Formats: sequence, structure tokens, C-alpha cells
Amino acid sequence: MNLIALINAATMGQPRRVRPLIIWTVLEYFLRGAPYGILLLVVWEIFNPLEHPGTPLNVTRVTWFCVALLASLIILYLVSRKAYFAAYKSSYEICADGRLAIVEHLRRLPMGFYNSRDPGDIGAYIVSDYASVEQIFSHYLPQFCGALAAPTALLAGLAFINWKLALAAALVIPLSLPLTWISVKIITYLGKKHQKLRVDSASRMIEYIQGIRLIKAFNLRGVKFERLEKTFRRLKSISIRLEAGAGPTMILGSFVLHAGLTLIILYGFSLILAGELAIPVYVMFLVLGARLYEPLLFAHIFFGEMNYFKLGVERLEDLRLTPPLPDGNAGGSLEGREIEFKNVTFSYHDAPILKRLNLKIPAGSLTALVGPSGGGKTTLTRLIARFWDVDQGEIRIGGKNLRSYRTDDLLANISVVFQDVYLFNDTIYNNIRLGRPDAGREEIIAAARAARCHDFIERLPDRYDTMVGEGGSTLSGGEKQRVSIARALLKDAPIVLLDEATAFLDPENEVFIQEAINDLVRNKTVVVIAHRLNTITGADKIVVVDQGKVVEEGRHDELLAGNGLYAALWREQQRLKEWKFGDVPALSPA
Ligand SMILES: Nc1ncnc2c1ncn2[C@@H]1O[C@H](COP(=O)(O)OP(=O)(O)OP(=O)(O)O)[C@@H](O)[C@H]1O
Repeated sequence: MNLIALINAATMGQPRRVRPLIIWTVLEYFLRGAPYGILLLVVWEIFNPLEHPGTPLNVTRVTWFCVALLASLIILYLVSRKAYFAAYKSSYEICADGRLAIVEHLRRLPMGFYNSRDPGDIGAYIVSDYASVEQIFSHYLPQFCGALAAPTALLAGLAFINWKLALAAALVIPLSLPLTWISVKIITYLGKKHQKLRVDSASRMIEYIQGIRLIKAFNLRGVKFERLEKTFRRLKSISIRLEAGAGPTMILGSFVLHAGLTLIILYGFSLILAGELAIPVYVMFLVLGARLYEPLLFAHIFFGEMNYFKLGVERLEDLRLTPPLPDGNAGGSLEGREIEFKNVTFSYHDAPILKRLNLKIPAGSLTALVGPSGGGKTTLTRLIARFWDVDQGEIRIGGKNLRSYRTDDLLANISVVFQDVYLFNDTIYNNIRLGRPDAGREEIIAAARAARCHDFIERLPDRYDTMVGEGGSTLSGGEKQRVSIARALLKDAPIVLLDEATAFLDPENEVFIQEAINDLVRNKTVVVIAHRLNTITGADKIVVVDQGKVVEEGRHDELLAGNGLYAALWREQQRLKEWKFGDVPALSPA
């Protein structure tokens, strides 16, 4: 991608947004020359009587030039201030909008996308790549434009006064270009690796912090820390190589450019001796010559930074252009609540998980999915919520293909209660409110009461305003479950997908949760993944899923009478229920 395409991509097709920051900075660069120009006029006036003895010093002109000098400094201050704010405001706005757009886009991607990507990497891209976009827009791009425009204008002005000396001053510019080219090549080559390792380090760090409990519990200091340490060491080594590789050529480039000043001194002096140059003009060249090279040196740095910008924008584009799940155009609410799988085949990778599966889930019924672990129960519920799209066949809701609904409308009609509840690092109140963001306080408290969480919330230090910690870390498993049920109750969606999580809870929590669930599922189409069969004996329909297929379906009694897989699972669970500690020999030291 060239610079224009990169700017277009980084601004999400609105390159005009960078216009003000470029215009103001270029103007500032031009104005920076004004005080020097006026200063030279003052010098000229003062030197004139010395060069032409007998000519009196024109004090009035000198005074006016000093006033103009002051005025130019004030104008320069005002324009620089404007350029500064334009650069920061526009670039931070562009990046904030870009980050939000990508996050919104990520929400619309199929879950399969997250299977193939490291979430830590995605987070690091959004933070670090946009940081590089911010740098380019707030600093480098406007200054680069200024750095090109101001010396060009300055050289043209100098050439107008004395073309020979101006040519000598410009001679070093083409000589420095090959050095710029070499340093850009080095930065491009090593920069890619550097950028990748920067992201890797951030991801490893996130992974380390997220897994800190496990690392402590299993004393994984060696294994996990080694991975992190290796990444940091590789980052250090590539950073040093990058600086060591590009630095010397950059310094040489700067040396060549500054050699131009020596050229002005020597050649200018010879012109004075030959009587071809007035001393004030010579002084003017010396003063302005120093201003000529400074911005050009900046162009070197810009090319180096551009490399990071390019890599970052390309990665962000890759995220932004990943196709989301195609949206249907059916109107807001679902046409009915019956769910039907018709010949559905689905795979996460290559091997099919569901194989030509057919299933009807009647509207307003409670349907339980049971079966051996890994059979595909969770997969079925994920497909109903369209976290993934099926490979073959179709899923219908209310007689219409799922894909014909807009994803947002579909999800507005479905409540999902996951087994591994995630709470945001926010207040309990806001976590429940996620179920329906426009709900009032009364409704939120009513949902919390119905989900049997009001009492424990009232006992917390700040009640509903208590922060729950990252992932809900300050609450117990049972409390988190109940908060998630409160969310679902508040949402009051006609379809409820429930991953039964009562298996490992203490009896008190279990009773509370069961009561809360009974409230949640009333008058809804409910699909529950049941791990303990005694909780779903009253279900309208029990579906036994094994190896991606429906192997049995019916009511509890019918399935027991069928004496198939369900009956075997039932007998097994009954046997485990009767199992007592006394049945096994007590543990004794070896
Ligand atoms: N995100 C994923 N990527 C790849 N494979 C997956 C993914 N999720 C599940 N699987 C695989 O799909 C198969 C079915 O998994 P699924 O979670 O649907 O089974 P399940 O019946 O719900 O199991 P359990 O009762 O243990 O929760 C398993 O072999 C599992 O390893």
C-alpha cells in the first residue's frame, strides 16, 4: 500500500480528516522562516552603513522591522498552537473511532475467527497498531509534509537571491538520498520482526497475567516464565539490531546533510572574495542554511516510522476486512419460536462434529439435550445463537432460515446462560443491566430478586454498586451463575439456551439456582444442556446426542422404556448417587 492508500485505510475511507492537521503544520513550517527573514532584514539594515560608508543607519526602518519581528513571533505562536491542537485532536479522534469500529466489527465476526487467532494478539494489535497510527498522524505525517514544503520554498527563495550558492546548498540533498534508502530498507526488514515480537510480548504478558492463578497453583514459574522471558529477550535483541542497523546510516545521512553548511561557508566565502556576494547575503545563507537541513533530517525519521505505520495499518485492515456473518433482512421479531435443524452438518475445522442432524424443538417447550461428553450438545446451542454458521443444511426458527434474520434481531430474541459465566469488571448493577441496557433500577432489582441474588447483593459492601473484579473474580461460582440468570431474566427473550451448571454447586446454591431457572424458563422455548438427568425428568422432550447425531428422543419414561443410551446414562447416574464414601477404602499413608 502506498502512503495515500495507507491514510485512506487508517481513516476508514475518510482521508479528509487528516487535511486540517497537514495544512496547519505546513503553514506553521512556512511561518517558522518569517522571524529569520525579518531578522535578516534587520541585519541587512545594520550592515548597510558598514558596507557603504556614508550611508546613515535608518533607525525608523530598524524599529519597524523589530515590530514586525515581534508580530511574526506572535502569529507563529498562534499558528503553532492551532497546528498542535489540530494534530492531536484529529489523530486521537481518528484512532478512537477506528478502535471502536474494529471492536464493533469483531463483535459481528463468527466465533470461528477467534478459534484461529490468539485473542491476546488481536488486543495487542488494536492497542499498539493504533498507537503507531496516532504517532504518525499527530507527529510524523504533518511534520513530514512541513519538512518537504518548507525547505523547497526556502531553497527557491535562496536561489532567487543567489542561485550559485543555493545550488551548492542543495547539492548534499541528492547525496543523502541513497543513505535514506538504505536505512529505510534496514528498518523495513528488521521492523517487521520487531513489530511481530512487540505484539508477541504483549500477548505473552496478557496470557501470563490471565493464567497467574494456574501458574501459582502449579508452580509453573519455570515453564511459563521461560516463554515470556524468551519473548522479551528476543524483543530486546531485535530492538538492538534495529537501532544498530539503521542508526549508523541515519547518522551518516545527517552528517552528509550538515556538510552542506560547510559547503555554504567555503563556497560563499570564495564568492565574497570574488566580489560576487554581499556580506549580508552571506550571513543570510548561513542562518537559513541551518534551517534548510533540519526538516530534511526529519524526513529520514519519518520513513522509519512509516514502516511501523504500514505494518500496523495492514494488520488493522486485515481485521477490519474479515467478513462478518452475513446479515439477513427479515424484520425485527422472530416469526415463531419453533426451532428446527434440517440435515445440519457442521465442523469447527475439518472433521464434522454434527452429521446430517435433524431435530425439532417445539415452541414453548422445554427440551433437554443430554448425552456423553463431546457429543455436540454445546455446539447445537451455539449454532442456534448463530455464533457459527452451519456448513450444510439449515436451522430454522419460526419456519425461516436463521440466516434470513439480522444477527442483532436474532440475538435480541435469545437469552444464553453459559456454564462459565463471565462478568465484566464493573458494578453488579451494570452487569445485570447488560441484559437490557434501558432497564430502570426497579426492574434490575426485580430481576435480581427473581434470580435469588438480591439478598447476597445487599450484603456486599456497596450493594448493587459493588465492583465484581475482572471476570467476576470477587464472587463465588453460584453467585456468578445467579447474576447471569438475573441478566437473562431482565432480557426476557422468548428463547432461552441454558447450559446447566448445577453439577458442582453446594446444595444451597443449587436450590437457589434451580428456583431462579424455573422463573427464567416459564412460557419460553427452552433448550437446556443437562448434565444431571434427574433435573430434566419433567422435560417436554429429551434429546440424546452422541457423536454429532440425535440417537434418541422422547420423554423421560419413553426413553427409559426404550432401554437405549439414555436408560444406560440414567442407571449410571443413579448408581453414582447411591455411592457413599464408606464404599471405598479410606485413604491411608503409604
Ligand atoms: N471451539 C472449538 N473448536 C474446535 N473444536 C471444538 C470447539 N468446541 C468444541 N469442539 C469440539 O467439538 C466436539 C463437540 O463439542 P461440544 O462442546 O459441542 O460437546 P458437548 O456434548 O457439549 O460436550 P460436554 O458435555 O463435555 O460439554 C468436541 O469434540 C469438541 O472437542
